[in-house]
Amino acid sequence: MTDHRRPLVAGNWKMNGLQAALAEIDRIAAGYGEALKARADLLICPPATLIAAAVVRAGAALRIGGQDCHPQPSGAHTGDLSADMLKDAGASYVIVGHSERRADHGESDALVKSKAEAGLKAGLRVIVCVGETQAQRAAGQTLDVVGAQLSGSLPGGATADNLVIAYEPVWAIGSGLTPTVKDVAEVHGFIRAQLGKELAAARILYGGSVKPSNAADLMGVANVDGALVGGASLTARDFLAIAAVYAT
Ligand SMILES: O=C(CO)COP(=O)(O)O
Repeated sequence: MTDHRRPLVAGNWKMNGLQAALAEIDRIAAGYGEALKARADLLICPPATLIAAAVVRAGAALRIGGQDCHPQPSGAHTGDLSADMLKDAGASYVIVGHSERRADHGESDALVKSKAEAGLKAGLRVIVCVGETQAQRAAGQTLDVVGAQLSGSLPGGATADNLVIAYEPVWAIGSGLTPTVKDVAEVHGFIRAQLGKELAAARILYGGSVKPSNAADLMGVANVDGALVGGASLTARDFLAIAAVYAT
């Protein structure tokens, strides 16, 4: 039986990375040693312009993914990319519903759900992001917000194998701030319960200012099955230092 909760350490490069950044893919692939391969999956989601080249450079073990996809497989949507195109370029995952897309592009839960369904249909694993803002946390609405995002954006057709949830508190992204381990445990436990029996073994990642210095504490929390890393995934050194939490 597949171990669906094999940890996943994923890097989201966001809008960072020119051709020269492919050297970091080489370094991550080279540093993804046997001990780590035995215990965890590694994924990098570079900008779309680098996906095809990154797939070639990544080799067999390191996975490459997209950061977004359009709900439709093709058509008159200038500037957009479909899940089929990501798959065609060699991607095996796609992130949907990142808070930066929800904020920058006004993405609703319904749109995120349709993107996630497109990803699954294309044969990609999908990482659905959820998380509260600082104001929502201060108002005691964290579980309500995360619960509503989950019920609104979970795709039909998901299994514990092809669905990954990323809990990313908006206020923790790029800020150097992180929730307490107690708060992470509360939200991850809540998400696990919300997923229900069929999806109970899906991986739930924590994201938001994950660094080599805090990775062991955050990854050690119950129901945390890995990380979605932004800034610290841009260098192989930091990304591998985070992933190394699982190598021992
Ligand atoms: O948004 C994130 C990953 O998707 C987290 O970003 P940082 O790790 O830079 O806080």
